[in-house]
Amino acid sequence: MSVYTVVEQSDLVEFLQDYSVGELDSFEGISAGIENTNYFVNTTLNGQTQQFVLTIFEHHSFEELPYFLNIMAFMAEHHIPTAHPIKTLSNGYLKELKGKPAALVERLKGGGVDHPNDTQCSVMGKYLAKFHEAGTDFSDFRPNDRGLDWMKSTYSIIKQYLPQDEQAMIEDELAFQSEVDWAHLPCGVIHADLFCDNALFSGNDLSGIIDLYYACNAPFLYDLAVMVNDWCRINESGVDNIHFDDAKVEQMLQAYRQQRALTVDEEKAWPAALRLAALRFFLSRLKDKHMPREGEMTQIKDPNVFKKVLSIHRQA
Ligand SMILES: Nc1ncnc2c1ncn2[C@@H]1O[C@H](COP(=O)(O)OP(=O)(O)OP(=O)(O)O)[C@@H](O)[C@H]1O
Ligand SMILES: N[C@@H](CCO)C(=O)O
Repeated sequence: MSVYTVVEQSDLVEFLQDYSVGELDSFEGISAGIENTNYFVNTTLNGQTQQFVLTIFEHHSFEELPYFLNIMAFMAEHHIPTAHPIKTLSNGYLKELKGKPAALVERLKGGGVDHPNDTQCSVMGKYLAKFHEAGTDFSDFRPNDRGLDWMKSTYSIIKQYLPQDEQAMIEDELAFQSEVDWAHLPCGVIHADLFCDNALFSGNDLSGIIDLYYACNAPFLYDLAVMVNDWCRINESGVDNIHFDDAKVEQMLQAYRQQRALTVDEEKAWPAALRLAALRFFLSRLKDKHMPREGEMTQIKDPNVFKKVLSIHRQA
């Protein structure tokens, strides 16, 4: 259960006074997610039920959050399905709750997808390209704090916990990635964590992209690779049997290209992008496993999944 900060009814009633959302009806902790505390919040406004998600940010500072909340609002206003944050009556989208930054956002319909079908992969390809295109008009800039420098420093911290084969693979991959010229590829606002659990679907309709808290400026191609590595991966029969569903990869890439054509340089860099995206999540999962944050990380995600994904892409 990822409710790290417990909220009482009286806290919430006071918190909601700074919004035009009516009276609190009910609220309930959300068990999914590992980073933040999330609650479903229902209110009544003019006799109508209103549904929201309250997020209490467990790691981000007050200073860095406006960037993410502004992107969510910007994307929603540019017809990319995302949860629009709700404005406070006093100032912007951010507020303090229990001493931490907190935001109320629109509750989207639909649910997460555990096993995406080909059509859903295609829908995601199209909307990621739309997301990238829309972001070219977003003026704020945030560097990628999970880029190659972060990967190198994270590796140096966790190396002591890793078996020889993992050390050798990661060191070789870091050396390879250091030679790739990422800077010349088209860049802009990327989501950077668009896994299956960060999109909500009603059937084959995308109701929303959530969890934009790694969004940053980085190569578009890397974002597409992050998505392919999760949405098009088949791992029902255990880590050893992980493989990629070619039809899903094709659907996703084709839909992306139809909306935003890849440049010749991007096409060439695609195998390296798949490797970089696998390395990033291999390293973050290894760090969470070997150096868990105290009292947190109730659902450690398996690093071996991305060890396998990285080794598949390295052999390709
Ligand atoms: N705007 C929203 N509308 C509907 N449901 C939402 C919304 N935001 C979050 N949820 C629900 O809450 C769950 C947890 O949210 P989220 O994935 O953002 O968790 P987190 O802890 O903030 O991040 P992480 O995925 O990095 O662990 C989601 O799986 C989804 O079910
Ligand atoms: N999507 C990440 C966790 C949240 O950033 C993973 O599956 O490792």
